[in-house]
Amino acid sequence: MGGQLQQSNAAATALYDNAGGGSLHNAEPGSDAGDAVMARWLQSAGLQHLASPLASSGIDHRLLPNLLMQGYGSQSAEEKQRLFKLMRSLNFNGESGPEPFTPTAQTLGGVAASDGLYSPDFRGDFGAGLLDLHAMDDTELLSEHVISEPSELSPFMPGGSRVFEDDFNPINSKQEREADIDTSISLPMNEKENTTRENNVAKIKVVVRKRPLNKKELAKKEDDIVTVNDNTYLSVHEPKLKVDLTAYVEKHEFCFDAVLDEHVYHVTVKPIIPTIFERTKATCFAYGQTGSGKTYTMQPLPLRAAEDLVRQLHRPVYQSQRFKLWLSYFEIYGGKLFDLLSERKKLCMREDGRQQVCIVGLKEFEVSDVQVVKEFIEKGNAARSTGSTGANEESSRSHAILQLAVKKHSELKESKRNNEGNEAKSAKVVGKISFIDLAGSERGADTTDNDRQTRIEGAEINKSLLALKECIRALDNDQIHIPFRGSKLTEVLRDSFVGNSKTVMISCISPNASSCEHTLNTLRYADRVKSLSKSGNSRKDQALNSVSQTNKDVSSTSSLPVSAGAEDVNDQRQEVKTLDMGKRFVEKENSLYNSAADVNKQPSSFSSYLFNGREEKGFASASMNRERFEVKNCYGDCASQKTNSCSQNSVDTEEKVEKVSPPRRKGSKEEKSDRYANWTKRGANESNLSNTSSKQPSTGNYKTTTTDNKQEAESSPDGDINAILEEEEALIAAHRKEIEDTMEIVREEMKLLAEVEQPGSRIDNYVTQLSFVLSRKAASLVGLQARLARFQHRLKEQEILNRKLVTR
Ligand SMILES: Nc1ncnc2c1ncn2[C@@H]1O[C@H](COP(=O)(O)OP(=O)(O)OP(=O)(O)O)[C@@H](O)[C@H]1O
Repeated sequence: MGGQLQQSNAAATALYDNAGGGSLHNAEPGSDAGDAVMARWLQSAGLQHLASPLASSGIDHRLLPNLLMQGYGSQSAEEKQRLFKLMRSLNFNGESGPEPFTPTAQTLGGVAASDGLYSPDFRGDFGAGLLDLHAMDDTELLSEHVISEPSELSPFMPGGSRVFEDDFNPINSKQEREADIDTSISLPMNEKENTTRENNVAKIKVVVRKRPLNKKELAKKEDDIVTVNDNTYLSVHEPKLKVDLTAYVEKHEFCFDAVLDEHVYHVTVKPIIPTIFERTKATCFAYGQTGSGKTYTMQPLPLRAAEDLVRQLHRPVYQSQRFKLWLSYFEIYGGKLFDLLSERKKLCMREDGRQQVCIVGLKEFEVSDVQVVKEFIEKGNAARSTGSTGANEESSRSHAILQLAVKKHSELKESKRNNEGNEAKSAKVVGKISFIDLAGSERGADTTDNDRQTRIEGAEINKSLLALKECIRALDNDQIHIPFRGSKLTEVLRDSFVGNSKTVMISCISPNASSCEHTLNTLRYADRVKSLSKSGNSRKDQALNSVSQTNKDVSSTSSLPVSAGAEDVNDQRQEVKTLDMGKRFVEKENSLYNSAADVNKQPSSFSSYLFNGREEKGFASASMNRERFEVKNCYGDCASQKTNSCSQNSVDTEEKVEKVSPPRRKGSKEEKSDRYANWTKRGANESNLSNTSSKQPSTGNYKTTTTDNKQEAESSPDGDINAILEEEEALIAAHRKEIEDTMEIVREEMKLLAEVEQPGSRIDNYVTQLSFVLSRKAASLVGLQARLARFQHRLKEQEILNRKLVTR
């Protein structure tokens, strides 16, 4: 079909160039020639009356899509449908299969059918005016309700019309692509450049790789329906049938960070390597249907990365710090973990007290030689769960995760070198990169004709892919609840998604016509991830950069890129930022509430609560102050770097508070202060006590972990009132946030309902997504309730305190 498409394109271009004796090509926008052709098109669709709005407004045919918009042009559903069809046929007619669709012979005559057909601007506008890719959502991943659309060019895609100029000029595009890629290859890896690169490496990068037609597909004379337009754009030409069985081709266009053929490593992973030494936890995963080339694409990457990492490790600056490279390789199969380098030993996943995921029993190997890395990878690959599918004889049935971690070893631990496992555990992780070869994305959808085992695999794969997207979405939205627990895969990847993280998604696609639906699903999933990555990252990156800048400043005093305790620093920030409000959050909140009255006796529960970073955004700055204080207390004996980093964490969180809680009206604090003062007085009066001016320290002060000064501040009524005021603000901010979250959740629920009511929708997708949505809803509510209860308790406590004060 590629050749056929090119031919028809050339023919159409010729027609376009010569059409109408002067043609649209030469006609000025809005010229008589253009209007006449436009009118003929509209007439052909029985929409001649719509020609006048265009003509009278003096706009040209390129604004045809505007007729579809509400309140302008076509009004009835039938008219809209006709207009839509007309646009579609104009847009794709020249690319149709054996029986090109001709709108209506009676009116178009011999020439009009192709008039302006390939005007770059014209087609670009069609795409841009009609679709919002951001409206697409989770269900597209596995089951798609194909809606006839003229184009999927994102309205946010820059220079959409440019695509068509190179569209069928693969040689030029290819040369351009090679040139682009070569530039990146030649970049040297020196220190200065590393820093620049680190700043330039996007937090989420989405690239596509199209594999060539394979022997089977060539033997079946399958068409290659995917054209790569330059190194970022690609088009999928979907063969379709109209209801009257006329064949036509629908063209879908996408734009990604890169569309690759070769040089995958140089574009995706290589730029991340220097950042691994700067505390980055990176994830690179391949996504796509079975047989689309995920394993083929992923397999060389770890080895190349290891090569570069080992090279870096030989640099004196890292050698002097005893940095070493460690490798592990495991798979997730049917929701269970297996060590691929240890006779497929079953592994357990546990979370430690700081919500760090540990894979108990996973073997890690120190590697300093690339040849050894190669052997480990081969050994692991041989142990993977594979099976045969229609599309791939050696199909991966599991998610395989290969991790390369750079760790810093302390000299003290040298004595334990003989014990491999201990050494790996005792060393601090500086940064790591995880390579994930995901199981085929469509397996979950093909449940009907598979056996029970394959169906179970499919359900698990589905769950993990949805969970993966949910996590990316939640992270991107700065959501309080990141649903890491949605699947084993996301649980395992938890630390790769928080803090200084980088994610590369390689979407692998098959080029053959019979894979079209899966290819579109893959590209839509990728597009969704890409669009997610655009919204909030610059903001978050700024925050992260400021933290990393602080860390850099501190570490620069010792002139080392990463100083001892890098992991700790990272972890602390992660914990403040990772705000999982799942089951244990509720438990913790409840236990906090239950024990709040007795915190004198259990100061640690409060401080660990604060330190664990379980607080959501919106927590009062009073709490922040306490948090900062507690953090400093906990790490009172830490190096100054740690303390600095800790306070930076608090600043980080504080910024978030301001974001969810808009600035309060000036003076409101004073007003409220009066309110509370009155309220405490009233409390005192109610107890029939006259002396309300006493400011003696209270014995009932609940903060025993604080300093004397703080105790004084907290125990004085003014200090208490200020603290309560701040908590009140935080409560209101949290309430506001909860409403925002609920609104977003309700929107998602409505969308889910609309989707499940479509004919042919997949109930299993609906169930999985609804379950996610409901747990988010519940977590959000419970969080607010706990905060409210805490605040009520605080008020009560304050009242008692004041009564005690006045009795003295
Ligand atoms: N870019 C490519 N160039 C040449 N051959 C390729 C390319 N990509 C994949 N192949 C070939 O296609 C076949 C399927 O590839 P691969 O096993 O990587 O698919 P997969 O997506 O991992 O499938 P599954 O999900 O079933 O494991 C293999 O024989 C592989 O060699």
